[in-house]
Amino acid sequence: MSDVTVRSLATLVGTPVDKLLEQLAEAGMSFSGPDQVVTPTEKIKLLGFLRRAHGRSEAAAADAAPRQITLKRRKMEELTVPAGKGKATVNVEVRQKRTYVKRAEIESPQDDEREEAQRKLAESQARNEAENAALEGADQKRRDELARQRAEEEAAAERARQEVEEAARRAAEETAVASEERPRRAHDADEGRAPVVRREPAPAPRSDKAARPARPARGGGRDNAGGRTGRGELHLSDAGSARRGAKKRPTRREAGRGATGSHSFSRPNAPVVREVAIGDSIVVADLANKLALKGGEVVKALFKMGVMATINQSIDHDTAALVVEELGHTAVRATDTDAESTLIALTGEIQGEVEPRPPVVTIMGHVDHGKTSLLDYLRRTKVAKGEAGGITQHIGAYHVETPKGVISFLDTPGHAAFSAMRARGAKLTDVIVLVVAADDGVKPQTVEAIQHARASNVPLVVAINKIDKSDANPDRVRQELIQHEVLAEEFGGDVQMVPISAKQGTGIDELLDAILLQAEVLELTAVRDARAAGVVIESSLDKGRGPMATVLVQRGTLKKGDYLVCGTQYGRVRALFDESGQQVQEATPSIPVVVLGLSGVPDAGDDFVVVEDERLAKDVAQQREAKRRETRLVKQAGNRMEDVLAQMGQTDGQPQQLNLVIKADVQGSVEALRQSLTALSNDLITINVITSGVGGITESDANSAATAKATIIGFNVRADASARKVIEANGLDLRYFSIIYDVIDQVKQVASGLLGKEVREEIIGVAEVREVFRSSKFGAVAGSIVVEGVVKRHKPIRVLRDNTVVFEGELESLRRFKETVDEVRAGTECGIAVRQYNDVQPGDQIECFERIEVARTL
Ligand SMILES: Nc1nc2c(ncn2[C@@H]2O[C@H](COP(=O)(O)OP(=O)(O)OP(=O)(O)O)[C@@H](O)[C@H]2O)c(=O)[nH]1
Repeated sequence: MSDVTVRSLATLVGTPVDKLLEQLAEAGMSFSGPDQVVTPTEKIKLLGFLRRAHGRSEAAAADAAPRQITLKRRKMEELTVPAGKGKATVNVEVRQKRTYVKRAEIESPQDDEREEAQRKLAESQARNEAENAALEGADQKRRDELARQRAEEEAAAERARQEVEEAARRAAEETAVASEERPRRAHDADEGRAPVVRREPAPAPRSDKAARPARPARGGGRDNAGGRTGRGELHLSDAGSARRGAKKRPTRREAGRGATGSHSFSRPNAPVVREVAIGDSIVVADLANKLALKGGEVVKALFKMGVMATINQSIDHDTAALVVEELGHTAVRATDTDAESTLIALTGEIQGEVEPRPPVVTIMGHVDHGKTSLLDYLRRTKVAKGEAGGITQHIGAYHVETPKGVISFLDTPGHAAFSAMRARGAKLTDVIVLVVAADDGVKPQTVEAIQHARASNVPLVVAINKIDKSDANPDRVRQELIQHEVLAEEFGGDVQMVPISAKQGTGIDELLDAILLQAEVLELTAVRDARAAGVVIESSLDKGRGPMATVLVQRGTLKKGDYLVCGTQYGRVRALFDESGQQVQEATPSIPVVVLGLSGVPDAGDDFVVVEDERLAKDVAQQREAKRRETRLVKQAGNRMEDVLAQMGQTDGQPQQLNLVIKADVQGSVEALRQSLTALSNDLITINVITSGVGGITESDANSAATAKATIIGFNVRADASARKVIEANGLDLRYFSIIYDVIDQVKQVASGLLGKEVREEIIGVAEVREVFRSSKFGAVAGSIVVEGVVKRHKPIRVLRDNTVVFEGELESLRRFKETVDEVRAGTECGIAVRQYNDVQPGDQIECFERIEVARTL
């Protein structure tokens, strides 16, 4: 494209050059002469000037500019083109082509200008929109505020009116919904406005949309509500209809929220009220678990109620129920353990054909009147001999077979065993054989036996023993018995009296006949073909066989392979042995049998019952064990010396009582302890010695302690087995000492409220000395069997003889089959050598203990 000069431009537009130069000058462009080149921009500028001069807009001129330039620049040219065989010359009008590259170059400054202008325009628009939105938001807020105030006024008026109209409850609900929605609507409106402000260049429609959620609060809301009135009315009560028009009804969405979502939105969650099942007692940690609380919180709550308990302590039902209520939950009494009730349901009703069963007999009588001799005679002569390798030990019961029938004897002569059985409600015995020595007559224990028989409604058969003796006088016995209302048949009574000699065997068959006759009168029967149930007579831990229990089957048939629950133990019958040590496959009613296969050693007097599956057996046993443990813990609580102190100050200024039972090895110690301990009484605590004496701790000592909730102090003496049972059953606090100063110090510290560390002795095992060997290295070595716990090497020990400490020292050597071992567990034999002590004797007990430091707690 050729350059356009002022002259050529003047020619093109038909304007004299001078005029054009003038016009260019007027348009702000000075040209030195007519031959100066005019750029397209300058031409556009000139055109704009000329247009303005003619009253036309610059924009229109700008729009037209490219067209004008293109269209007006044309020229006629001649072109030679092929035509047939020759060539032809044609005239063509050539429009001068605008080079768009060039045009872009021209336009680029103009584009920049336009973009700048557009940017400013957009900014201005955005500012306007933001301002509008802000204004709209402010307006909206104002409108919402007004709407809220109006709604409040309306609601207040509504409430007042509805109170008058006695539609209080429904009105209150609606008002609550309305008042809950208001803050939410305001919140919605705020949220709607906020994004507009933040998104500055947001387009206008969006700001409208954002503002929309607030609309229902204005007149539009009423329109909406009006549109939905038909649907809404279906759910309106009369009271609701009466209010129509007076108040904006919530939109469907709002109503939905009001009905369901309002709680989670405007109110805190309602506290969860848990229903907690509590049995007779519960451990604090378990209770916390049930309440979904931390143990510490429950301990704290208990503390506030004045109950001091640690997390592992058991609290009784009433205390637990109180703390549960205190914590805002509900306590219910736990129905008896599930597994136990399942067991009762399963075993409660034994159906089947009843058949006669042998009688179970207990032999009673005064000391030395011949009970053991009678049992021995029967065993020797009437019980089949055991095979080698069978169980040869005493099993507590046996049965004898006579031509006229079978009789089972409980081989536990003595009143204690009988009363223990009776105390457990176990009616084991069908007949009591009362042995009275013909040379000695009726004695106190004879009378006691009569009373037992009467109390438990068990018939008597009297065996008048020792008739072989020259001074025997059976008639005197009969006479004396009349005084106790035991009338012989010979005298018209109903009691059979058989003269016997246990030593010579005289009259034994007659005695057995008499027992069977008595049994016939009793018409003893039991179901035979059923799952077995019965009672444990005796139990022990055999080192080879594990726990062994002699049980008496009372109904059903106990078979090898049966699953059974036995007190707190369970298991599967691995083997059954009869009293002669022979394996048997089953045991029928009234037959005693030794059971192997239990998980542990049950207590004498425990019931056993056969169940179908092991799972149930295990569950029941475990639940019973847990219950027993809890009961023991509850009993223990409050019995310890420290607990007595903890209760101090809770008895309205009355001094607290600390009761003690003191037993010591010698009278001197008893007196010393009694005097020094009672002297420790002060204003806060009175120390009473309930019982004291020389010798081991007996059952009667333990019973006294249980009655008085006393702490038992054993000074160089120990509790015997029956005392330990009472102590354990009652959770009594039993403490052994060997230094008088320690006793006084401990009681003094407790009494004066001193806390701190306390060194306690814990007996970890007891071994019984069977034989004593001599060793060149160790001197006397006690061949012993560990009967309880575990005996450990290098631990302190005490040697006890008749439950009295005879030596205290250290266990020097502990061996099993010539091998030195570190410890020996219960039921295992071992050799024990005690450092610097060679006087050990068979029958002694070696008690192994540990000294542990425990923190005193209140
Ligand atoms: N002559 C004679 N002596 C007998 C007879 N029965 C028992 N004895 C003796 O009486 C003493 C006591 O007999 P036990 O069988 O131990 O009496 P117990 O009633 O079992 O005595 P405790 O177990 O202490 O209650 C023993 O010395 C027996 O030998 C008998 O029929 N005739």
